[in-house]
Amino acid sequence: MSSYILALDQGTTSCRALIFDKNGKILASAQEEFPQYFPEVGWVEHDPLEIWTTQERMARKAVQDAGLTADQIAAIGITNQRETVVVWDKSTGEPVYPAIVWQDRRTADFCDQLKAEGKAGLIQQKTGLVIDAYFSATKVKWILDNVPGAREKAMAGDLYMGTIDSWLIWKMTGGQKHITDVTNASRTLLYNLTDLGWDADMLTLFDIPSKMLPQVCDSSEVYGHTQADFLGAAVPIAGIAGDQQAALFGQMCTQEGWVKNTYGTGCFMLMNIGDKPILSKNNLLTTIGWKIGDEVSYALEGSIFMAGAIVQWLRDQLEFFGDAQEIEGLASSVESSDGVVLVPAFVGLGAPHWNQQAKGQILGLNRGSHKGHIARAALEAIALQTRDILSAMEADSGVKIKELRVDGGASVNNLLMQIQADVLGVSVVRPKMVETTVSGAAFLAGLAVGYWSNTEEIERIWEKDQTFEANPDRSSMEQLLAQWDRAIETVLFWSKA
Ligand SMILES: Nc1ncnc2c1ncn2[C@@H]1O[C@H](COP(=O)(O)OP(=O)(O)O)[C@@H](O)[C@H]1O
Ligand SMILES: O=P(O)(O)OC[C@H](O)CO
Repeated sequence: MSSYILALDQGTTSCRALIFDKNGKILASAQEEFPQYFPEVGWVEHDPLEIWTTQERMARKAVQDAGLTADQIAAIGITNQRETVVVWDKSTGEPVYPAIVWQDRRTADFCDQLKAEGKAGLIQQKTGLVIDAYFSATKVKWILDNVPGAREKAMAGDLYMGTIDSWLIWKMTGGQKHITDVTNASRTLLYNLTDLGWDADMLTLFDIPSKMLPQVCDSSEVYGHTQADFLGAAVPIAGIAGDQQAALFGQMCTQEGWVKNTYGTGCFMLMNIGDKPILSKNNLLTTIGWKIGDEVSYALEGSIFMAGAIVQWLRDQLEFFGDAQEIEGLASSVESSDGVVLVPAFVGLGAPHWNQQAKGQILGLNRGSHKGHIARAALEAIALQTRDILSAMEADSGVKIKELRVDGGASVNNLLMQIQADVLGVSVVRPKMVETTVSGAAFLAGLAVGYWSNTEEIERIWEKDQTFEANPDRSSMEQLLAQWDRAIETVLFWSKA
């Protein structure tokens, strides 16, 4: 009887489940969006129980659609939106507050206070991260400080905290396992990047009781089994990675200096930097790519908060088109953006600027500017933000890259990929399988149970779809790059008001 891998991808906007065979081919896939809650300006919340029931339904649907039974699933891999955090009562299983999502800015003032107190150096040295509301620690602190009785319960050891992987595994195992993996732990601001353990100084700084923390595991090992009622029989859970690290693995960027960029809601570029962390001098993050056995691979990361989300904004708020894919035709209707620059700082600016107060701007409009120019400027903004990250990454690592591997929902846009190659002056390579996040989770799980024997076997599965070569004439790019740099300066200046 053939066996398969089930991979779960709990993303920011949807829950997905995919079944993979040994050749990395997808047998079935199920996906459903779940509600987003915006209770106040800058706040973003999810209902952890809605996430759980949606994810459970998708897992069952994928197995059913593939015509499989639970005993044909060799292992389950999990990948998840990162930083988003849940605090729950370990006796009742009830979350004490909604999940606070990575995009949520409610703790921005507290972060500014930490910066003013000069804590940035210590935090970077310990965790590889910058001080920003993006990461989990300040969100957990906020829950403990604001939910009546929560801090007392946490001190008494009655509450658990966890990123979404922890929450799902706790549910899937019927409350037996409270775990996470190194990649998710490395996004909390609480995990020591070199000691590979929860950091006592960070726990004190953020006032978080250690009793709440999950046990940190490798990215590929058998952690435990699902309860039988999840799929009909107990199935090993054997892979966990935050979604961007899973994509780095799914893209098989297993060699030092290899880089991938995922174009989803945001854009996340990661470079494999080998077995030692490099602390960025250019405001990038250092994070754990994965840990398999005793081997740890570190990564430099640049996080862009608005990428595909700009396309959604043009679709939903400005009603430029009805479907995201129509942006390609609209942006191709003009030769250039004709001086129009869109800086999508709708939720502040992420790497390398990390400005929490920045607001979006459209600059350089003239009497002839129309939707086509703005649509093209939107695609250019995705590519130009990526260029700022790559420049910082090359400076930090000393590696000059020749090739960028791409994936994610917006990477299907050929015009965007061509603009990206032109802006960076490097080849942009899109694999046949752009579902690299979820395949990364499948690979990690499959390796743990011997479904695939080693990464070389998986590398043979990775297949190129298309390469976008950069226009060798850089002159037309120079103007665009200079305009962008001036636009960023303007946005940063405006944020001081
Ligand atoms: N053809 C396209 N061109 C540009 N952007 C697109 C296109 N298709 C989808 N998108 C954008 O890609 C994003 C969805 O990609 P996905 O990888 O599913 O994101 P996430 O995992 O962050 O939810 C959306 O923000 C959408 O606007
Ligand atoms: O769910 P995505 O694909 O938007 O990814 C979110 C990131 O993990 C945030 O760090």
